[in-house]
Amino acid sequence: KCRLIACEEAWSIPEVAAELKKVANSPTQSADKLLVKGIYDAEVDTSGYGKMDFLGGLLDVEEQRLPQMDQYGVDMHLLTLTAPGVQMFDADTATDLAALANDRMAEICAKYPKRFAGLGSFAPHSPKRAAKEVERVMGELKLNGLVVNGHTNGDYFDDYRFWPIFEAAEATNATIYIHPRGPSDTLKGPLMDYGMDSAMWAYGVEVGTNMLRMMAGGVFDRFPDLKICVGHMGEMVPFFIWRINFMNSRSQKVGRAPKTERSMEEYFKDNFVFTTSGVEDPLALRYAIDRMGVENVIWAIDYPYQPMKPAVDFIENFACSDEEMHALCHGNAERVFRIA
Ligand SMILES: COc1cc(C(=O)O)cc(C(=O)O)c1
Ligand SMILES: [Mn+2]
Repeated sequence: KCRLIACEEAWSIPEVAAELKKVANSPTQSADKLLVKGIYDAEVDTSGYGKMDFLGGLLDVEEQRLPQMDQYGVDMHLLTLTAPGVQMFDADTATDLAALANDRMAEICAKYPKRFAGLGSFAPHSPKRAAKEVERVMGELKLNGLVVNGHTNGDYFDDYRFWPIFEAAEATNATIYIHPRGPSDTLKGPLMDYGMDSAMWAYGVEVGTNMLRMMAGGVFDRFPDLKICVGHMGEMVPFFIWRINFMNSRSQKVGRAPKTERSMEEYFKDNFVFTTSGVEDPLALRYAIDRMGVENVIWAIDYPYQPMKPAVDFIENFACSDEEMHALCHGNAERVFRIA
């Protein structure tokens, strides 16, 4: 029996849920509003917003989550403050609520050190205070890394204003998990129909765009030791990496893209790891392992958005060697997120 550490497990606290409920009823045009209204303002008629009953599962640790982990043999959840985190709030409220959520998360991990680890949050729109929170998360709180959800007010991580956060993450050897959220106002265009604004499509486009902007924008030349984790089998990038590499190299040659010290493929292999969250497809997993190396692939459930049992069955039935199984199920997570 392999130790099972699930590494994109969503969670929240009542104070963040209450603030998101206010956002749900605010005039914001953010693409996240559909999801936020459906989850955090669910008791009112949300026709047209698609009521989705995830709130109970997000707030819960001991009533449903832990018993299900026991039932299905999941040793640990690596907890993350669920998207869009604190990023829809003003910078002061976001800074305060990130710190509160991090304190609560640290309490859970201290109470159940064999069952929960966690990624701390921060307010990217207050980069200097965010950098301080990174140091507190990795120092005093002894959490296992950081999580952030896609763009912040439409800005992506090739923007130098986020550098203090990357400096603090590099200095504390902390991996930053870039989790999806709805597409930014400039990206959302034709993505808002047919449910495409969600995890169906726009989430992958949103994170994939952020990743490519970081790689092609030279972020990993400036921060060579910065480690990023993404979910959902690498947000389509592993499948497309040959073409991304070829076309960016050509653009650099003809001056359409800035010169970088290394290639897109090298940055993706050296500076990224990714989880299987929400992609329970054995063929996609085999491709990802063979293409990117098993040391870069980490199992995850994406609870409560994905049910726990199917994700456990998926990985336990996956055809692979013992070494690969141990790497996928716990070895890589122990290394990347410093889990004992
Ligand atoms: C933050 O809300 C989420 C919703 C869903 C969904 O299944 O609708 C998926 C994810 C996710 O893929 O992480 C996140
Ligand atoms: Mn998720």
